[in-house]
Amino acid sequence: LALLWHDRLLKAVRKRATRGDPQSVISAIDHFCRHNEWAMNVGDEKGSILDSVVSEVNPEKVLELGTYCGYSTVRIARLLPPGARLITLEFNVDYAAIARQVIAWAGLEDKIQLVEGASEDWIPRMKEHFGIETFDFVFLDHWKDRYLPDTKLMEDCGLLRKGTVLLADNVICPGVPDYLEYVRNSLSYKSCYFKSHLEYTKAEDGLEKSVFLG
Ligand SMILES: O=C(NCCCCCn1ccc2cnccc21)c1cc(-c2ccc(F)cc2)cc(O)c1O
Ligand SMILES: [Mg+2]
Repeated sequence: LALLWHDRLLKAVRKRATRGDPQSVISAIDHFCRHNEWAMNVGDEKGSILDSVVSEVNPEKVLELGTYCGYSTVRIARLLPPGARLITLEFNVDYAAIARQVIAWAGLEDKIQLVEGASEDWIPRMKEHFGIETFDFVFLDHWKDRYLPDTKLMEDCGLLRKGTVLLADNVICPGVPDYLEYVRNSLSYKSCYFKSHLEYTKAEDGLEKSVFLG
C-alpha cells in the first residue's frame, strides 16, 4: 500500500508541478497531502518557519536527518546559495527512491546528496566520506528517539561549530522530550521554540531552534 501511495504522490507531483520549479513541487505535495492523503512532511506551516531559519542562517553545509519523500529537502535546497551542499540521510529505501525522483523533478540534484542508511552509522563518517569538517545547519526529522543521541554524536564527532543551528521538527507531536530537556538546559545551546501545528492538521506541534555555542 505504501508503494501505491508513493506512486500516487509522484503522479500528483508530475501532474501539478513544473519540472525544474521547486516551489511548484512544494505546492503539489502540500495539495496532495491536504486534499488526498495525509503524510508526515514538515508541511506548509512549519515549512515557512523552516524557510525563514534557513534564509537567516544562509548555510553552505547542511545535514538533514530524515529525507522521507524529499519535501523538506527541496524546501531547504531551493534557498541555498550557489556552491552550498545538502547531505540528507534516509533509512527507508522506498522513501529514498521517491525522494530521488521528487528532488530530480525540482531540478535540485546538484545541491543534494541523498545517502541511504542510519544516522548513527553515517554521522561518524561525514568527515572521511564527504570531506565535511562542520555543518552550518542541521534539520532533525528522523526517528524521534534518535534526536538526542545523534546530537551528542555530532558533538563528539566535532561536526558542530560555534554558531551551528539545529532545527528539530515534531518537538510536541510525536514529541522529543529528552532532546528538548537537553538543548533547553545545556549551557552549550541557546534554544527557542517556534509554535505551530502538526502538518496539515490543527494539532499543536512546533520546531525547536538550538544554536550550538561551542
Ligand atoms: O516519525 C516521523 N518521522 C520519522 C520517520 C522515520 C525516519 C527514519 N529515518 C530517516 C532517516 C534516518 C536516519 N537514521 C535512522 C532513521 C532514519 C514523524 C511522524 C509524525 C507523526 C506521525 C503520526 C502522527 F499521528 C503524528 C505525527 C510526524 C512527523 O513530522 C514525523 O517526522
Ligand atoms: Mg517531521
